[in-house]
Amino acid sequence: MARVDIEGIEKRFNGEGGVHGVTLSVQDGEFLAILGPSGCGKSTLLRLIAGLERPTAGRIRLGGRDATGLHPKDRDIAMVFQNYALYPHLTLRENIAFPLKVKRLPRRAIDTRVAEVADMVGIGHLLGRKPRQVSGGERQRAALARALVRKPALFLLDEPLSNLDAKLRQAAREELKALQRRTGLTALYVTHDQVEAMGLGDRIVVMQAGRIRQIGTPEEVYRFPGDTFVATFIGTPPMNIVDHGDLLVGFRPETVIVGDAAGPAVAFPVVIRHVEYLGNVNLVYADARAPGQPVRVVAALPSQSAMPFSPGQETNFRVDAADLRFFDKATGLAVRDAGVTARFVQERSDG
Ligand SMILES: Nc1ncnc2c1ncn2[C@@H]1O[C@H](COP(=O)(O)OP(=O)(O)OP(=O)(O)O)[C@@H](O)[C@H]1O
Repeated sequence: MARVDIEGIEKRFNGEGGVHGVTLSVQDGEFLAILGPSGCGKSTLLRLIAGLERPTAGRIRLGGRDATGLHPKDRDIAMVFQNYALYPHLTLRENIAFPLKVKRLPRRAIDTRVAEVADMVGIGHLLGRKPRQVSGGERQRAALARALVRKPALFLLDEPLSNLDAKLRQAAREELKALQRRTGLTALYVTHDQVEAMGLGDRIVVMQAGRIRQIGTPEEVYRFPGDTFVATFIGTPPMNIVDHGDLLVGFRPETVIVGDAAGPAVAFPVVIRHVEYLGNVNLVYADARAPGQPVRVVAALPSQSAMPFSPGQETNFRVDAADLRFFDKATGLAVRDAGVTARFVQERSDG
C-alpha cells in the first residue's frame, strides 16, 4: 500500500537548485533516510512526494498508482517538519485531534484515537497543555502524534529532530526507530546528519547537487561508497583519499595501523603532523607522500593503544588490501575490480 516509486523526477527552479533525474523506490514498511549537504535537494524531493511542489518532469507512484498530479490532501501522506508547526493557541490534545476534526470523525472516535497515539509517543499526561508549556522534545512528539493520528500510508519527515539538543536527539531517535518497528510504517526521513541517517535508515539515499549519488544500507554506503563524494561525506573523519596515477586509493581511518613493523600488506609512507586525544579514540594526522603535494591523511586508533608518535616523525600507515577502495580519478566513481587491488598491492610491496 505504502510503496513509493519515483521515476526520473525533475524539478527546476529558475536557474539553480532543484532535483535532477531522481529515480528510486521505497518498499512498504521501509524507513528510508535521505542524506546530503545543505541545498542538495532533500527537502524539494520530499515536497515533490507530498505534492507541495509540482515536478517539471517524471512520475511519482504511491501504492502503485500514479499520483503525480494528485492534490496533497488526496495522497494519504503525513509530513512532519523541523519546526513542528503546532498551533500555539491549541492544547496538545486539540493539536493532535485537528486532522481528525477536519475529517469530521465523531467526537468519541477522535478522543479514543488521540489518547492512543499520545500514549504511543509518551505524552498522554500532557494533553491539556499548550505547546509553549512543554519541552522541545515533547513538542516534537506531539507533532509526530498529530501526523500518526490519521494512520497515513506514508510518513515524510524533514529534519524533525534538529531543534533538539544532542542528548534529547539521541533519545528521540531511539523512540522514533522503535515506533516505526512497532507500527511498520513507511517513512522517508530527510537529514543532513549522517549519524541520524545511519542509525535510523534501513537504507540511505545520499544526494548531492540535486542528484542521487548512492542508495544502500548504512553498511553498504559506509564500507563500499559508490564514489569519492560519498566516501568523504560519510564517516568522521572521512575516508582518506590518496592519488595513484589514474586512480584514487581510499581507506577508512579506523582500518589503519601506524608504525614500521611488518603488518598489513600495504604501507603508505607518512610524516606525522599531530595527534588528537578524543577519549574513545585517538586521531593521528599525517601527510602522505603523493605526486605533487603531500596529502593529509588520518588514522583513528583505539584510545588504549600506545601513542609513541611525535610531529615530524616519518613512519607508515599500514592497511590491509581488503580495506582499500579504488576510484576513477576522472569520474570519481568506485572501481570494484580485484585485479586493480592486486596490481596496487604488487606495486607497493615491490617499491
Ligand atoms: N522555491 C524555490 N525557488 C527557487 N529555488 C529553490 C526553491 N526551493 C529550493 N530551491 C533551491 O533548490 C536547492 C535545493 O533546496 P532544498 O531545500 O531541497 O535543499 P535541502 O537539501 O533540503 O537543503 P537544507 O538541508 O539546507 O534544507 C537549493 O539550491 C535551493 O536554493
